[in-house]
Amino acid sequence: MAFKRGDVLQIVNMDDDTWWQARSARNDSSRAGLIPSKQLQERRSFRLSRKSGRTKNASWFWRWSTEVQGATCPHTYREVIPYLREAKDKQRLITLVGPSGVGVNELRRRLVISDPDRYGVSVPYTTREKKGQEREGVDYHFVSVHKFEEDILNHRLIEYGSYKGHYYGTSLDSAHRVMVTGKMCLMDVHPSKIKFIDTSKFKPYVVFVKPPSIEELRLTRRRVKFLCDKEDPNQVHTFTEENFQDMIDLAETMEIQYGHLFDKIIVNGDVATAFKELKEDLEKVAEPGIHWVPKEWSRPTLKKTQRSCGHLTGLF
Ligand SMILES: Nc1ncnc2c1ncn2[C@@H]1O[C@H](COP(=O)(O)OP(=O)(O)OP(=O)(O)O)[C@@H](O)[C@H]1O
Repeated sequence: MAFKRGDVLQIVNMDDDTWWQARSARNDSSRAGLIPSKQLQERRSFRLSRKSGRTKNASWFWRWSTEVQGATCPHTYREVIPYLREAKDKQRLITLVGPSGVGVNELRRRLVISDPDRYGVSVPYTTREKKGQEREGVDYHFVSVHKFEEDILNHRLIEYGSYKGHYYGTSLDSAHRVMVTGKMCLMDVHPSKIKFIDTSKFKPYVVFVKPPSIEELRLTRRRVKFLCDKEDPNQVHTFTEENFQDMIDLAETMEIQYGHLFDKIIVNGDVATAFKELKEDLEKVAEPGIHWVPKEWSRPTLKKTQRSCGHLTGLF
């Protein structure tokens, strides 16, 4: 059966090691078809021949989580469960990832400007001095070296580093602070850090911002200037051919390594089109209703869903 990234499949039979029987979880009346088993996908992609230890004949929901056509991508599934998001529930943590320069900040900025009541950003921490117009809690949380190092030791920082003798970092607290206001927190991290927020508390919705083809990069970024040093507004450059190629190569590597964690891919060619697509997608994520989330996230959530979605009970 044909399917694509993000589709939720109900696995109805896993007897065969290479082909499973599945049907669309969104359409109760759909007929079952064959899909490559996880093992087959892994063999195809990694030339491995691991056998699954999973009980056969069980009924599972899986989500196809990398691009079907991407010849270099390892094709994997992630086991998912339905989570019923109610209107009173906190919004999910919107995690934007992508290679440097692809436009993550630009899209994030546009979202906040377009609807400041809905979108907020996690404010980074730094140990450097406050400059001119900067405001505590808006541009940065300005903290002492002692406090920053304490946060490192207490695993409160998802990502941190030092630059020109000062620490900079993103903390779980600052994401949480935005989330309790009822806003969608937009956070920008390296995909290797998703594992630190991949929990039922944050319920990350991961958007991968992908560069378009090199031809489209040349067209759309021809006159674009970008800051190479975010701490120095004088360090402005234009994109080079090498920057474009690096962006494409890095995006490819990210997709291979972390593609199974991405909920949505936005190709940032024309910025207005990418922004519109992202905004429409996030509006759906914000709405109450069923979201398919990784099984590992929470058992209690599953119970809540089972109570409200009778037609889904009994499948687990
Ligand atoms: N689709 C687009 N078309 C033209 N210019 C764009 C597009 N997307 C972003 N830009 C511009 O490209 C530059 C780099 O974008 P941005 O700062 O958002 O990158 P980034 O992904 O956040 O990179 P970094 O992680 O290094 O900060 C900015 O000047 C931005 O306005």
